[in-house]
Formats: sequence, C-alpha cells, structure tokens
Amino acid sequence: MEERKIKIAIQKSGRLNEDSLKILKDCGISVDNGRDQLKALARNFPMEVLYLRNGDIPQYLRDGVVDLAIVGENLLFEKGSDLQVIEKLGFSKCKVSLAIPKGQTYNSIQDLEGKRIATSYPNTVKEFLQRENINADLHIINGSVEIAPNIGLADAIVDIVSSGSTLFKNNLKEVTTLMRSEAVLVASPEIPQEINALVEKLKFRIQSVLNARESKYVLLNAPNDKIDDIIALLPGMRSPTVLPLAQKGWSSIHTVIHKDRFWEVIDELRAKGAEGILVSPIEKLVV
Ligand SMILES: Nc1ncnc2c1ncn2[C@@H]1O[C@H](COP(=O)(O)OP(=O)(O)OP(=O)(O)O)[C@@H](O)[C@H]1O
Ligand SMILES: O=P(O)(O)OC[C@H]1O[C@H](OP(=O)(O)OP(=O)(O)O)[C@H](O)[C@@H]1O
Ligand SMILES: [Mg+2]
Repeated sequence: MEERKIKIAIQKSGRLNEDSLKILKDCGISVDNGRDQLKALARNFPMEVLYLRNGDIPQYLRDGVVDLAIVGENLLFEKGSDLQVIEKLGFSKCKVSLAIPKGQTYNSIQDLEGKRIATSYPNTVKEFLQRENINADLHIINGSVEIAPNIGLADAIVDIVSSGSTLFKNNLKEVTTLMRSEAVLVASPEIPQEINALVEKLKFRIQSVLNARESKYVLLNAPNDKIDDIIALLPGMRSPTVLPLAQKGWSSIHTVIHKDRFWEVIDELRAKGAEGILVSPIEKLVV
C-alpha cells in the first residue's frame, strides 16, 4: 500500500507564503510555490502541499482535510482557538493593535465606550472589549481597515501592525496592543496515527532549522594564556572546542553563540584578547 503523506496547508499568496516555503526548503523539502496550482507534491518528502486562503485554514484543519498548516497565531485567536500549536516558527512577527486618529487624545480604554471600531478580526476585538468591560460598535471590513477613520466609517480600528508605516500613512496612532503574533505550525485534531512518525520527523527538522537560525558559529584565535578567560565568556553548546594553531602559544577556539547575545559577547571577547574572529551562519543545528 502506498504510504500516507502529510497534507500541509500553506497560504496561497500573501505575507506567509514565501517564508512558509522557505522553512520547508530549509528542512530539505522542496515544492513548487503554488502560483499556478492549488496542490503540489513535495519532491523529497512524503508531503502534499495545499495552497489555501489563510482564513479558510482553521476549518480545513478541524475537518481533517489537512493534517498541518502554517498560519499566523492571530488567526488562531480569531477563529481557531481549539487548534493545537505545535511549533512557533519565528517569522511574520506582528501585533494586533488598536489605533485612533493621531489628533485624538487618549486617556484609557474607557474612551472607547460607545465608539465605532473597524476591524477584520471581530472575535479578537469582542473578546478584548468583554475583558475590558466596554461596549462599542463593531464594523467588520475585510481589508484596508486603516482607511476607515479617514472616511468617517469608524472612530478607531483594530488591525495588524508591523513596522507601523500603514498607520503612519493613514494618520493613525497605536494606543494599545491586543496580542502579539508570529507564524506557527498547527495540527489538525484528526491527524491519523499512521502519519505520527512522519509528523515527528518534520517537527525534528523544523526544530533543527529554527535552532540554526537563532545561532552563529564563531571561530577565533587567542594566546594560550587567555583561553580560560575567553572560555568563561562563551555560552557554547557543551563546551567550546580548543585546537592548537601552527603558531606556538596560540589556539583556535570554536563555539556557537545565540544571535541575541552575539554583539555583546564579541565585544567582550575582543577585550579579552581574541583575534581573527570569524562568524558564520549555521545551516542546521541538531541538539
Ligand atoms: N505587515 C505584516 N507584517 C508581519 N506579519 C503580517 C503582516 N500582515 C499580516 N501578517 C501576518 O500574516 C498573516 C497573513 O496575512 P495576509 O495579509 O497575507 O493574509 P490574510 O489577508 O490575513 O489572509 P488570506 O490568505 O485569507 O487572504 C496574518 O494573519 C498575520 O499573522
Ligand atoms: O505596520 P505595517 O508594516 O505597515 O504593516 C501593517 C499592514 O500590513 C497588513 O496589510 P497587508 O500589506 O498584508 O495588506 P492587506 O490589507 O491586503 O492584507 C496589515 O493589514 C496592515 O495593513
Ligand atoms: Mg493582510
């Protein structure tokens, strides 16, 4: 019998499409980009990719039409809170925020009482208003939400904010954040047992890719009498590798540094006498 493949849903076009395909590619799984077709078979992994509208994906997961999907966390909050997130993927980071016209004063959430709020995320806004004990009128619009206050349709909006440039261009200011979001891998509650091992295999690959994206491989040279001081600075994986250089009295030290600590550690290393510091990206990091 033919092996059952993983069916994964990816956004057909939009913010998540490219990075979703990129993460699969980094996992060694290559597929066509979905520009011309709605379904594609991966070339080197038992996987079928379905290219769908983001907003439709929660229902497909629920029905078991797909086993896995990559969506924004904010969409799950809006219409998929019953679905299980199996991995945060670290891209498409954004906020869902409330914004009002720049010229308006804002003291507290209470200012929204009785106001009109335009949004594409009604459930998210309703939950927020309920939590804050506020009554407001919701206007549901599917796109270009930021235009609503300028055309007199609403007093405030709730929409996605990333760089803030769309708010800026529309003369709006962010006043509060309802939630933070990033792309996530989500599972269907109906995943058949026969593909559990495949799902685990994919998860393992994704984790190795994400670990690698977070870290840098660092090589440096140091005089032998500085090695202990330098090693004390290095977080490393287990402990750094120290190899003698051809030049007497010197060694080469190899280690892995988390990208968030990177510049801080490099400055400290230089201060302790490290030289010839070479930094490279890591392709996969299996821990
Ligand atoms: N400016 C942005 N910066 C970062 N992430 C974003 C941004 N805009 C949207 N996102 C994230 O990408 C997801 C998809 O957004 P996008 O606008 O591409 O599609 P959509 O209109 O929500 O869905 P559909 O596929 O149904 O048309 C959002 O749910 C959000 O998580
Ligand atoms: O803070 P910024 O960096 O400006 O990003 C925020 C904008 O990005 C998204 O729209 P998108 O470009 O996806 O267009 P859409 O309305 O067609 O979905 C979102 O709906 C905001 O309008
Ligand atoms: Mg959008």
